[in-house]
Amino acid sequence: MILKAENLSHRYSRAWAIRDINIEIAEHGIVGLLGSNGAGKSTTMNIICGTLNQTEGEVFINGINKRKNPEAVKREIGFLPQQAPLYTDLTIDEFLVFSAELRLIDKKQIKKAVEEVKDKCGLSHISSRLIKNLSGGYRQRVGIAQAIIHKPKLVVMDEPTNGLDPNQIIEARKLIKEIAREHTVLLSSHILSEINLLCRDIIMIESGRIVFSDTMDAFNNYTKANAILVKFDNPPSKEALLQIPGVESVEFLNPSQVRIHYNGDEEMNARLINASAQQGWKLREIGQDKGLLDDVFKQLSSQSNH
Ligand SMILES: Nc1ncnc2c1ncn2[C@@H]1O[C@H](COP(=O)(O)OP(=O)(O)OP(=O)(O)O)[C@@H](O)[C@H]1O
Repeated sequence: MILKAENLSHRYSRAWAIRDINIEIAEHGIVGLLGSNGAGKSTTMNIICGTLNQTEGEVFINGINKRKNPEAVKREIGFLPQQAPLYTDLTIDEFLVFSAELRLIDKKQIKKAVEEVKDKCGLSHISSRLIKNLSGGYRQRVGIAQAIIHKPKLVVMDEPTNGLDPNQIIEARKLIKEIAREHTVLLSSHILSEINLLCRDIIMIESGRIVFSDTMDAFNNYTKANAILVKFDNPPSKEALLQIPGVESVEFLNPSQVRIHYNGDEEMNARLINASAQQGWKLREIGQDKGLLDDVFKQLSSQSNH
């Protein structure tokens, strides 16, 4: 177990920001921490990485208790906070040497570690540039480089693609996937599709509590909207649709568009297409109704208030 967080709670002055957070992460792959703004993602990550001390609970990294042995734990962790901690008046080379020294990498190994990490993060060709002259995407790469320079087991990234433009996001995702081949990655986002694209497991946090924690596949099954949106040029009656096996209810959104709730049967689309062809309903559009995902979110989020 690379990370184990037990009953973590944190209070800033009076209000509890997180409550009873339990997380277990086995080695390798990318785990996503999903939650809306203020849900408690940064607080959780700052505690895991040792930049904030929890009010209650324990964190173990690779079996080592953070409270009892913070230095040993920090050796196993790389952290990219929401605001990358960059000295912008330094060049990339200078900054990475400085980061390596902070991480107590052996003096003789520093040059090699810097070259390796620059190569991994696609920074070698611009290494003598001042950080302040870099684009957002390259700054983020430098942020990632400082997080992995000491080859930690766990790399924690707080909203790593936030604020990047679409091309930079694609590049950053590629780099994160590469990094996950050698390190376990925990990253946060408030965007579900981001987590869906990158992560093997998902932990959803709302109002400081975990409301869902499982594989991405399990999450997608859970949130699968068992409804289909269909458009007909020659729409059938409600009764005719209800006769199709598996259809549970039928909602006409307008005279030609229907939302069909069904029992989750995978053959449902095929059955609708066949019925339409046989009975001349002239099916024009058919697709899964994703609008219901919002309802699932509300349902998951409201659990955190109980
Ligand atoms: N230094 C602080 N002092 C007091 N309250 C804080 C502090 N930092 C965060 N909070 C509160 O704790 C709660 C959790 O905040 P946190 O930053 O962990 O959430 P988040 O999920 O990371 O959100 P965001 O994506 O907006 O950063 C929020 O209600 C926030 O207002």
